[in-house]
Amino acid sequence: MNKVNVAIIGCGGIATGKHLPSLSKIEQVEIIGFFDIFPASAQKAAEKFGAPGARVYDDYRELLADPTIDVVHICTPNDTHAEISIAALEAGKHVMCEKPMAKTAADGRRMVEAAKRTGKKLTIGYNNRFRADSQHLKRVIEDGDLGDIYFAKAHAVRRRGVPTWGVFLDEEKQGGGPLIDIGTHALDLTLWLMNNYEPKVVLGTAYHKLSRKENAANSWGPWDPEKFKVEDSAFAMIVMKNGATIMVEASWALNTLDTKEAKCTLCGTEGGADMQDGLRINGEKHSRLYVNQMQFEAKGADFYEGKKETMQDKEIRLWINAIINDTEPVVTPEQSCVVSEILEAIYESNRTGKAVYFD
Ligand SMILES: OC[C@H]1O[C@](O)(CO)[C@@H](O)[C@@H]1O
Repeated sequence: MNKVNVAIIGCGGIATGKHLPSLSKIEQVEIIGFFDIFPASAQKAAEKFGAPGARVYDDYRELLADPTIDVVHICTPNDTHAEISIAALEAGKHVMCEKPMAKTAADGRRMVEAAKRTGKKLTIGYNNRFRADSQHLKRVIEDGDLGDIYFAKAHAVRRRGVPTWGVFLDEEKQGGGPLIDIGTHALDLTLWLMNNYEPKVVLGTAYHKLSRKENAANSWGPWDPEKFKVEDSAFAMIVMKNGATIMVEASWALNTLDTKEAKCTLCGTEGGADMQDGLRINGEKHSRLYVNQMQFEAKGADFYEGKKETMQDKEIRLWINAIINDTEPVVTPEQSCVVSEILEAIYESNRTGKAVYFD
């Protein structure tokens, strides 16, 4: 396959801000199909990004029935990810679905099963793995420089960054707040860097504290406390089967200055790493403690920065390559499903007040 026909289901911000611009840069890709529950959004996206003759569909099932479409990108609210992804796989399409994989772990498992059964590729939009610092750190870890990683933190902390547009505050559609929205990125990054997908026990808490505030200061405008149905912050401790501990911190609103998003801290037997002020790798060599601090943005530097590929462009390019070359995508459905299993366990632990044990 050297020409790939792509269609988009859900033409909101993540489609027009990430998927469509990145797909447009790939020579082998033609964007030929568009669907949104708001037809005007699909029409607008088709006019801007569509190949000549691109179609706007009235129904996503009609789009899936089009045999000329090879790949479908799904950018809809969380509660529709499983239904649309499974239908697309069953229609013979390769699927990239936005994060999180699904609203529930059971839906995630059904998506994994559908990908296996149909033999089609399924990936999830965990774009932070494709950031320059993440990619570098992954190689450092694969070289063994951190040794055995036994303590980690997954950071997704905003001080006042509540997404007040779209359906982010809707529990029914999204399945949760900052934990499932941005905690999911930080946790995916942490598990991938640790290459550890076997949780043993999860203890979690979630809060509805600042969400109650009227006229709150917020980067995206004040929220309506009546409509803020999801948690404003959530925290967890995960113990993995090999004994490693992971702490998760996720907030859209929290009274802290220590904000970090889609980042992690890793501590291993040979060295450690954190994504603070660039990437900092620390360790001990020749009986001395060292810190190696790297910047991946040469901002303001007085030299040519080189041709820069954004993490989103890299993510989408490698995904299309995996289809063309018939190789496994970087983000696998099995890995993404473990993220969803853990997120669900954190919410469940918060509800019951008990730790959740995995088999
Ligand atoms: O919080 C709203 C949204 O903002 C992002 O971080 C993108 O910048 C997404 O991952 C998230 O869904």
